[in-house]
Amino acid sequence: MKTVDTLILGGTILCLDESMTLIEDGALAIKGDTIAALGRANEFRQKFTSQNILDGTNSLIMPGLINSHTHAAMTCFRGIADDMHLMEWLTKYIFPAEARNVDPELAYWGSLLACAEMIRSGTTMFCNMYIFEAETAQAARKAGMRCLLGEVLFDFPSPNVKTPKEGLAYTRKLLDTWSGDPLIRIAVEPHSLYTCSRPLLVEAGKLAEEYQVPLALHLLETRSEKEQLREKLGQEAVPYLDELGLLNERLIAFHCVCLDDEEIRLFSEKGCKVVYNPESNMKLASGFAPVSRMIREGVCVGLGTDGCASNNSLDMFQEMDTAAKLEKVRHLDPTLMPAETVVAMATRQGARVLGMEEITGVLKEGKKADLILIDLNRPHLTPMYNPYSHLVYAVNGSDVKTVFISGKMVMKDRNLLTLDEEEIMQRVCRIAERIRDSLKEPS
Ligand SMILES: CSC[C@H]1O[C@@H](n2cnc3c(O)ncnc32)[C@H](O)[C@@H]1O
Ligand SMILES: [Zn+2]
Repeated sequence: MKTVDTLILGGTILCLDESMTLIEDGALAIKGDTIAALGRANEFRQKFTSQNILDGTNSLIMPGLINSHTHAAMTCFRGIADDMHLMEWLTKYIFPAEARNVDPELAYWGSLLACAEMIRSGTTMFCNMYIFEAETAQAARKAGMRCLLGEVLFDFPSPNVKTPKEGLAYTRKLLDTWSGDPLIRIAVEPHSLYTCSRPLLVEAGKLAEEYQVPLALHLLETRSEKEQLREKLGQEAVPYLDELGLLNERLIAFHCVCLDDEEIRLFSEKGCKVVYNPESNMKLASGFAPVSRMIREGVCVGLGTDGCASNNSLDMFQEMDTAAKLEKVRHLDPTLMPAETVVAMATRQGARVLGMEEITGVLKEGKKADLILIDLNRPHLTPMYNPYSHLVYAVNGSDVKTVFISGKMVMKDRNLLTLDEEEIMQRVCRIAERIRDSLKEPS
């Protein structure tokens, strides 16, 4: 008998590997932070023993979900400004509210609140862009979440840094501080082509190259952004990125609603990654990203919620449901974005987008033990014919029972083990009081 740290016995295991392996009455053994073995429960009962045996019967066991684009601390701004166009939303409401209120305290507690919401709904890794990212890194570490994050870079001052040079120096410090961390990785994150000048983008590209890390930015989120950029740059956005040397396998582009066929071809050829954010694109009426075309052309596409002020939820199950349905209705073709493809976007493909495919995104021997158990003993999940159908069209975040990240249990039977939710909610409510007061001040 081999002793392992955790042994899960029973349940349906979805590996989400390339062959979409499915194990009925499955078993999974965890040693340290790693998946030691996967197999059948009746065999594992004879082979393995553990102090920590979990009953997986009547559960779906799958890789933790990967939210490939969010702004975690924006939980503090949920519902502050809804029902308007992107540029009006950003420039009249969000940027001013951020300028008055974002500080290390908001970044830390808002990020912790996001971590609580994400773990509760089965997310084990997220890709973040915001202000005071050293605080988000500490929050993710406290929660025990896996994360790729970067300080947002703008031409103009943010509440954290006064100049692009300071932003780049802050990013370099993050890169040095978190180098080799088992959970937290750092990316270089210029906000967008409409808020970052050519020299800032070039320097950002050099930094990403020097540290061999991803470079992430918002790209072509709306048609008006595309037109505005054409005017400002005197050329289309994607050839401009190419000219700057940024079109490569390290590029992660959020949204990409307005990529045309030639740009999709270039993205595919150069190995650039895309994150699809259907709920945010719907709420801000940004448009329909050409998601099935991108996938067909071989672009690696992950899925993200975007921040809490443009969605307004971090539940990736809700996002998967929307991702599947929006493309169908847009093209009047129900065969587009089948459930298996959407679940892969939220797991294996998300890991590829974030450069984490060696580590996470699938259940396989040797990968880190980032996994979730979903409780099937629920009226809306009974009976189950097809687990992928359930995951996309029937499961919601609150059906997630237990969560492991890097071998550590962070939620058991819906109890968070790393976070004090009551304290986090109280702290964020106190921050919201000052945000409310700031809205009354004249601009
Ligand atoms: C300072 S970090 C990120 C920056 O981006 C703003 N933001 C949030 N959602 C979006 C979006 O959909 N498109 C562009 N910018 C967005 C956020 O408020 C922060 O200022
Ligand atoms: Zn965003």
